[in-house]
Amino acid sequence: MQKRLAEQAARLGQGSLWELVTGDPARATDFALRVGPLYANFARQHVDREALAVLFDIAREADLPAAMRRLVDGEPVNFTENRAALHTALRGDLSPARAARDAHRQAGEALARMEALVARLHADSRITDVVSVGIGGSDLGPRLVVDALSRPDAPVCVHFVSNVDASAIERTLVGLDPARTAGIVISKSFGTQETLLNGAILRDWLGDGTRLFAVSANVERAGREFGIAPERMLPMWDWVGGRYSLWSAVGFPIALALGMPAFRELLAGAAAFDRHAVESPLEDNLAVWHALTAVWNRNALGAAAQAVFPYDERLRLLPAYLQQLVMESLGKQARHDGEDAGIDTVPVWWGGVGSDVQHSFFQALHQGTQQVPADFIGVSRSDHGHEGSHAAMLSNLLAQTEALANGQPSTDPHRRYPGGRPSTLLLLDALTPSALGHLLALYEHSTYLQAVLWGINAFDQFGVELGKQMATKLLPALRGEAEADDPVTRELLSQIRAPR
Ligand SMILES: O=P(O)(O)OC[C@H]1O[C@H](O)[C@H](O)[C@@H](O)[C@@H]1O
Repeated sequence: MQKRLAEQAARLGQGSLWELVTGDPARATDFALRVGPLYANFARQHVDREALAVLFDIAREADLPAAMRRLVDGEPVNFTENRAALHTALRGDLSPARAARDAHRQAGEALARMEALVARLHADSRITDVVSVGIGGSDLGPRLVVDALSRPDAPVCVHFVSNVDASAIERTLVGLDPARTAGIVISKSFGTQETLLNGAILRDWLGDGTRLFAVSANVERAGREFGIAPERMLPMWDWVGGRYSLWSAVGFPIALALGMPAFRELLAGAAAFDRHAVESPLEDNLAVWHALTAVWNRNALGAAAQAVFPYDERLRLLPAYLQQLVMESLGKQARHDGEDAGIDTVPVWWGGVGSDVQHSFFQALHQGTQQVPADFIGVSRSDHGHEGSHAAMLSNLLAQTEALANGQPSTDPHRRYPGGRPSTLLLLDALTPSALGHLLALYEHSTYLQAVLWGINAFDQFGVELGKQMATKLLPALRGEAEADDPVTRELLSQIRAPR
């Protein structure tokens, strides 16, 4: 794959995107797809039709349609842990396979139980606030969706705490009244240090355990560690990866903040995209286009970074969410046969919200020496009623993608914009739960398909374990009860412990 992509990149050269677009004006419409409320335009990616044909050949040879089926059928696509990754079964039943149907049934039962708990909490007029404790996949998804979609008239105000730094929970609890607050501890494993520490602080602060809930695949431990009764516990399963889990009871805070109908709409939006991703032919498949252009940028153009810029304040947490989804999924170098992937895998994903980012780091994107492909995300219709501001937002979005792509010549090298900087534009008709469901499902499937193309596992995360184990081993040294083995760590500990 690498060789074929490199050949195409060499043929295309460094030419400007302006030349590609003006040389083939139909690409503005031909390189675009719509799935319900989500429109995507790839015309400003640095590919032409010949390079695209090669990419689609690669997709065909990798049999991406079969890979999508394996995913939704509940085959053990998480091959290092011999598990399925059935997040699609949490939001739809597009597979007749036994594992998928079972998963969908369990998900439906959990959803019904969650709905009853949501109704109970909403009916309790004493409860004004909810504190959700979790980290990584048990935090970023719900936090993003609540931040993106909650309204000022939300039935309860949901707060999120993740960091083990207790300043986070201190700051959250300071303005709250324990008698009017419910708590949720979300942890698939119920073994995550940060969540257990914050959960214990929350439990003690709440005092009355009747307002503490848990979401976990480890019911036994949640009961033992926190004394949470089974009726206040919602399930997770080992067939859902943490970073793919916001569609499960991990979305309890979402349902509390937005209401159950909005949560169901979010699921339905994602399910509609799932159907598109599974059933559409390769050339009409938005997830495939997104994955192929990502692989192109990484392996043909050698881009070591990928940016994401939502031009909508409500999506400001999307970059952080995508960093976990994409980098934890694709930050691998071993293929399924144990051999080295032999190709560069995930670039560094980063980003920020427009238009703020234009006034901080966009200088480097326009004139820096490194090319950073970017996903720009816009929302066509605003909901705030300030049309002048919305027009300014959209004009900035369009201007940036154009400036990055086309550049501007100048005799003064300091004032020259080289252009040729690729981007994809994703447009949502409006920021509805359904549209957001579509968008997040696109990124999930694109991530999985990139993993298939690279031959790596999108669903494990062994890379995060070593640091966790070492942190646990260092706790006695921090308490002064032991010494660290590593001389540098020893010196650092002596600096930390020295009274000043
Ligand atoms: O839900 P938990 O078991 O508490 O896990 C929370 C998070 O921590 C882990 O270290 C992983 O890196 C994440 O994938 C996971 O989402």
